[in-house]
Amino acid sequence: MADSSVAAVEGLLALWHFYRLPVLFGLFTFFLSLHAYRKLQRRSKTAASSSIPPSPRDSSPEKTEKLGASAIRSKDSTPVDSEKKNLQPLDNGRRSPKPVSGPKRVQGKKPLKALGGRRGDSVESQPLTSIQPIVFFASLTGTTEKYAQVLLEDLRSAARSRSGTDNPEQGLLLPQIHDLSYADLDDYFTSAPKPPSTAPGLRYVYCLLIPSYNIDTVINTFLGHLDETHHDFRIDTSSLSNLAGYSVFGFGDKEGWPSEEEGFCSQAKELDRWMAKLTGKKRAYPLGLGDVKSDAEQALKEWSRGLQDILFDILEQGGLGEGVPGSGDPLESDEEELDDEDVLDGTKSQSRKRNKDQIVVDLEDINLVDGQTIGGAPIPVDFTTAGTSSSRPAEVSAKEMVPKTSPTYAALTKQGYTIVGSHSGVKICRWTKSALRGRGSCYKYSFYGIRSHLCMEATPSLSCSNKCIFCWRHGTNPVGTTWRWKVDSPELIFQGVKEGHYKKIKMMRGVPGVRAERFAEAMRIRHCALSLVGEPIFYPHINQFLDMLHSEHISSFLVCNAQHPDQLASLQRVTQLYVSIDASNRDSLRKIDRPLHRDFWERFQKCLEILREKRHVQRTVFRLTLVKGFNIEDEASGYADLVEKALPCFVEIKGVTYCGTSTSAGAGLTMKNVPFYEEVSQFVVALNNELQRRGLKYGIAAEHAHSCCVLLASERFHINGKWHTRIDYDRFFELLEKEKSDGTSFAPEDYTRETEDWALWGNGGFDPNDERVYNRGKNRNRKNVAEVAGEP
Ligand SMILES: Cc1cc2nc3c(=O)[nH]c(=O)nc-3n(C[C@H](O)[C@H](O)[C@H](O)COP(=O)(O)O)c2cc1C
Ligand code: SF4
Repeated sequence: MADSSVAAVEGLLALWHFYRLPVLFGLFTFFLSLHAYRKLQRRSKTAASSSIPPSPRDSSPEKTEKLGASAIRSKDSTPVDSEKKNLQPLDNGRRSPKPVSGPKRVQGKKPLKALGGRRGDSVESQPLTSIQPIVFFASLTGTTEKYAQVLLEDLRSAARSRSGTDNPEQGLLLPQIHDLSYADLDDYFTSAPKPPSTAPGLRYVYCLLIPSYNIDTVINTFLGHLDETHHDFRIDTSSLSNLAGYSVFGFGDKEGWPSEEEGFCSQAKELDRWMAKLTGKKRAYPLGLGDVKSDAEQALKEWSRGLQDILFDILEQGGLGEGVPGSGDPLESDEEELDDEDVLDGTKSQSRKRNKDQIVVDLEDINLVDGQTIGGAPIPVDFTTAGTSSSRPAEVSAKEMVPKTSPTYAALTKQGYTIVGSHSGVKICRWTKSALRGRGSCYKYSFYGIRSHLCMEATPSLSCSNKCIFCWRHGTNPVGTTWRWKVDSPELIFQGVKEGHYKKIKMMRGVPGVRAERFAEAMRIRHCALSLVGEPIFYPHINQFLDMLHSEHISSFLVCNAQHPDQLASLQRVTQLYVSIDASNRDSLRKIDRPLHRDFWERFQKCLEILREKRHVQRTVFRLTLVKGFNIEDEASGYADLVEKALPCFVEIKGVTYCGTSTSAGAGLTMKNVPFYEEVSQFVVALNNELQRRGLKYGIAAEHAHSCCVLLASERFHINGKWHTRIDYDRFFELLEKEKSDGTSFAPEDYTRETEDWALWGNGGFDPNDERVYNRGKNRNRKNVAEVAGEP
């Protein structure tokens, strides 16, 4: 037993001696690898958990080198000395966020996801107290650089003159400037610079000026960097969202690149899109474009002025404030469709759902909903009764027509209306948005020269005495035959609608495709369409309200429903006076308009007589809305009777707009009732033939196929063999002022202008200077649906 144990031990020893070297070597290698692995793990953990951003202040110079071999100029060739070093002294003693010693190269290193541009970062949680504009430019032959200096000067004077504060930590700070050929893109365009700890409320606004080149330049490197940053999975897709905002201005040459489709300012457009994505939709001011051979200086000046206003708005509101969705997401494209609800009220799905839920709310119902009995209300005053003083309702202390707590208020505001006072409203129309984006105005531009981005759509009375089946206001407006509500002063309404309109225009500034020059123009209202919802002449002080519009040279288009003859008779001069003609006979009118007045047909007839009397003083218009199955078939002759009776200056014929509300559905209206443009055209030809057969001097003057609308005009406006359906607005105000001062009356023929060729019947009516966008395959043989039409 003892011998066998000894033998076993000896055997083991022999084995050890034989294998010890490989075993020891194996163990040594294993522990060495384990040690190395642990060390590596510790290092990577430290890097991943770091919350220190690539602060421009901390960046070490060795991190960067010269910006690519493609950088066009050497550092020394830039005339902006301080920018060569990227070191910009500020008057308030602060320095540029990034002191670097020389040109840099973007090395492709990216901070880890945790490092840059997180939303909800502490930067955003600090209230904004000051704005630091940073002008970035790229320039190969010096033009853009020259303009960048002009902008810098502009911003400097704005900071000095308008900031209104002695505190260097508050207000608009003096701008910095950086040449993109030398700036460290990682510091400014991978994540946004963080404010210094001494001024946590400071935010940066990037003002980017670039030319466009269809050859490979430093601009491609820059755009490539933005592309990479956006697509780098380690970096937040909106890594520049800590900026207070950005705006881009592009320089190009229209001689070589005449249109945007042919590449005019193409790189500025691309930059604008990348910045929208990287900042999370913080376009502070629309993209501006300038042609270096013509309007660059003027366009930049206007853009700079608009941008400065927005900078002060941001300071006042502590941020960009109410803006609109529409930029930044991958769906963004110049082709996208943004309708009213999408842009101004929230998401499409919400608006779709709302449409389904619309209900008719009568004023009577509202009183009950509010728990107030009608019996307690003041005695209703029927101001439509002949001889009623317009001031009477104001003397009665009455309820509000649309109280803030009412369901009507909620429904209308949800649909995008701004309610002014207690009975007026304003809403930005679909065409205004389209025109802001250079995509064409409504038919009133083709027929009468109204550019939609200069037009305000408003009403001083949300209440109406009809419940038309096609009313695309979703049936939420109040109805009533009498005015029995509190009356707001015209001053209050005028100020309120203007403010509401401008506020909504401002909300459009971040929408992709909005043109800076059109945006600037839109901040001065030139036209008012009193046709939004309700009945404008229901408002007892309509004449004073019109005076206010005209005193500011805002033209007035007023649409009434032919139910208030006394008010129509006492209505003073408007630029163009409409009467809605929704049917040619009593029966159809009852079915379509569903009037509340029992004597609706008599009222209607009386209004036609009044219109006839006014036709040599005012531009009078019949507006026909065609509804298949209701008021087209065999009615041409009936409409001819009405034209013969009132002899309006113009007859506008339009296919009904389908809006799919419960109001219209309840009345049996479906898409089948919406006529095709061809059907509208056939009807117009039939009506025109009937008028000619009767010897009435009318002709088909113009069309706007895009909104299924055709214009018949009296031959009074066929001058020297040419149609003159447009309006000379300046002349109108001249004549109006003369009439006011010395009583000289004037006629509609005195303020006409020739119709543009492209608007004439047979030419389609689309301004060739605008960009035509077809929606979802719709073409000339189109129908009107609310999404693509939208004009009142
Ligand atoms: C080679 C070359 C290509 C150009 N390509 C475009 C272009 O695609 N689109 C455009 O609008 N302008 C184009 N331009 C015009 C320039 O954008 C314009 O001259 C601009 O003012 C140059 O600005 P800069 O002097 O700051 O470099 C081009 C000019 C050159 C010389
Ligand atoms: S649709 Fe009406 S409100 Fe809109 S721009 Fe045209 S005229 Fe003005």
